[in-house]
Amino acid sequence: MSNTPILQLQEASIFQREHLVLSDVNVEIYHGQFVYLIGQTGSGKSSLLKTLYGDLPLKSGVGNICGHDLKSLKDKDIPFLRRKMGIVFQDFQLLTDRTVSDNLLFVLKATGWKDKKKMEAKINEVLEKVGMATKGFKMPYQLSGGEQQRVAIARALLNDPELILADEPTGNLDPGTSEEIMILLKQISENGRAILMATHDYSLILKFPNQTLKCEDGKVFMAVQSSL
Ligand SMILES: Nc1ncnc2c1ncn2[C@@H]1O[C@H](COP(=O)(O)OP(=O)(O)OP(=O)(O)O)[C@@H](O)[C@H]1O
Repeated sequence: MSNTPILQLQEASIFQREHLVLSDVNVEIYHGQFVYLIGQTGSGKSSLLKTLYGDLPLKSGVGNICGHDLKSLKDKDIPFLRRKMGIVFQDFQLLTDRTVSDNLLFVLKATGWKDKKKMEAKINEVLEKVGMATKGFKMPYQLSGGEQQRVAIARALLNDPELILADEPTGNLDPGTSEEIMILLKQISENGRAILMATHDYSLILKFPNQTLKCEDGKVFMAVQSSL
């Protein structure tokens, strides 16, 4: 594990417009670490993740992520920040009007890839990683929820991110499929990527124990497994 955190917040405040959601947030995540983010509905998990991917501004405190200073982040910097991280959502957010491969091609083109052969090779590589190598020709609606989430994870891997932010990635999946997705995410973190995953699913946390941050009463603290 490298000594420089891939994500660091110090005395950070998380706001939704004027509304203070979390204060005095201190978090460090290093390469290859898998960390859960838990807390009740409305406790601030999504707001924290949104601040980390530049969807909400960091108004006070210190924030560094994937080599970017969140405090001085400008709109024009956001695409560059997002290229260094993968983001996975509960509802997959695939483009419904094109195939799996074309979903991935769209992201590669949007992030500056030009060489057709390299793009094809990259698409095959990420689909292989998530066990979807034979399904590139399918439309999203022809896939199960678990398969759609695998494609969304493949999409998150396209630019070899050092960090993956996942906002309830198993929220729409049945328990068996959720476990399959967890095994996939675990493999990805074992290959050196850091993962911060918001979840409500305590059974997954018990089955796949990792460091856990909890949002509660406007603060974020390290939770002890036995107290979850
Ligand atoms: N777009 C918004 N504008 C203003 N306030 C918001 C907005 N989105 C969320 N909030 C408020 O911010 C607080 C934190 O919400 P957030 O969505 O971060 O919680 P969460 O822990 O992710 O909840 P859930 O588990 O339901 O997704 C809540 O009080 C919520 O009402």
